[in-house]
Amino acid sequence: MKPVKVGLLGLGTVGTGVVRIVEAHQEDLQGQVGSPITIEKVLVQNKSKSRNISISSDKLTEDPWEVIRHPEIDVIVEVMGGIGQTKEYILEALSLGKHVVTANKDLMALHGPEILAKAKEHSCDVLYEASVAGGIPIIRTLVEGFSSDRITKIMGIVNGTTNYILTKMSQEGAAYADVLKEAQALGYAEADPTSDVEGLDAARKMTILATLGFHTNVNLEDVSAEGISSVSKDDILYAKRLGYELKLLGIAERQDDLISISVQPTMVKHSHPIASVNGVFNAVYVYGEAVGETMFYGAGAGELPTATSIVADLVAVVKNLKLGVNGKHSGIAFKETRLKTDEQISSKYFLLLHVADRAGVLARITQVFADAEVSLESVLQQPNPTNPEAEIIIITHDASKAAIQKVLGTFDSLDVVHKVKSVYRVEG
Ligand SMILES: NC(=O)C1=CN([C@@H]2O[C@H](COP(=O)(O)OP(=O)(O)OC[C@H]3O[C@@H](n4cnc5c(N)ncnc54)[C@H](OP(=O)(O)O)[C@@H]3O)[C@@H](O)[C@H]2O)C=CC1
Ligand SMILES: N[C@@H](CC=O)C(=O)O
Repeated sequence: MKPVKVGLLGLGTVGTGVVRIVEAHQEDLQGQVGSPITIEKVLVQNKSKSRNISISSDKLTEDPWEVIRHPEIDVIVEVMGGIGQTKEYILEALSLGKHVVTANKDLMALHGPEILAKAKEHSCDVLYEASVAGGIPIIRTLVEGFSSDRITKIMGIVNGTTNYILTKMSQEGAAYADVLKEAQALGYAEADPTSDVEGLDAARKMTILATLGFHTNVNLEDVSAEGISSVSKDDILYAKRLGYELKLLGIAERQDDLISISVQPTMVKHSHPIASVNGVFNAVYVYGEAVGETMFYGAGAGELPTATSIVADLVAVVKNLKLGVNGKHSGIAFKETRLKTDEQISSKYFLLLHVADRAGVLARITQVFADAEVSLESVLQQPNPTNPEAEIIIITHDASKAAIQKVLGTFDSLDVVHKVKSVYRVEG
């Protein structure tokens, strides 16, 4: 049995997990695919760095071409991250007929169509299960499990770092900056964690999920993204008091052939299963017209969960090799994206306002909503504990994004509204 030889680009958090799983599960892997799987060469930035895995130093190289152009390597596993140079390596590997497995959502969200086209041209597989939601097999689920259905909503906690931060802030009152450092130390965060906390990582993942779920060619620019860096402990406490959890949600919706995709901190009703997804865990809720509600849950980041998805992709590549069916990508989009306008995007909203504490203020504020044709579900007024003013908390019924923007525009020039403290989308 000729071994299937793998070239690994990167031996950080995920790369280390891949080596561990390939070694620890070798017998089971071999049993499934009929050949041993061996890691032949590993690209790192710095060969002399101390590592928490023992690997023969002959296998390590700082020269990418020694891995990519290695004549005996069949599959390249890319877990180094980055976009420009990494894309060059992957395209070169494909043009040499090597299959590619990657965890790189940045690359797949930005250059997925080009990479998949190159793969098809050379009858190669490019599999990227680990790029979304770590250990949850959500890509395979969308592409294969739901191929018979028409998906109309994909909603998920798809970033482990931010869910870890929000959970610690909510459950332990921890400070944002401290928890971010913890998430970095645990290997959850990106090399530059700005992409986690500003919602870009989640936006990239939603680009991939919406492309696969709706079969449309979604671009990263089609996703409106807002992160958690301005979420305060107060916001989290208010959410809790009103029966909600504050979560960074990616939401992709389709109505007829119009879609909307966004990432934003969202108030999720406690009764919704996604509200109880905590720590580094991710969950993806998928609604299909035939199947109804489904939800997939698991670790969204970290060494072994992410490596599980990578090695599962490796197994898929080797099975395809045996069957001679590599390069048959069923996840390629075949429809153009038609985005909803702000008038067509609709949800409930939470608003926290600091207002003047005097007679008639509430009436003036509710009139602003009435003028924008936004109907209100609940209104709560109370003294502001820190200022001689009042706080008004409003939850709307479903309203268009455009109508809420109109309300906020009017508040800018309304003397009784001192500050719009927070505005969040509400789900559940
Ligand atoms: N961490 C996670 O939980 C998850 C990560 N991902 C994705 O997986 C990929 C890897 O993430 P992660 O393992 O956390 O990253 P790390 O930063 O832990 O590891 C990166 C590895 O790649 C090597 N490397 C980086 N740049 C270069 C370069 N230019 N040339 C040679 N080697 C290079 C580094 O070498 P050296 O060791 O010498 O520094 C290191 O071994 C990223 O795309 C990330 O987005 C996806 C899902 C979850
Ligand atoms: N930084 C990412 C890692 C996995 O994709 C996250 O926190 O989810």
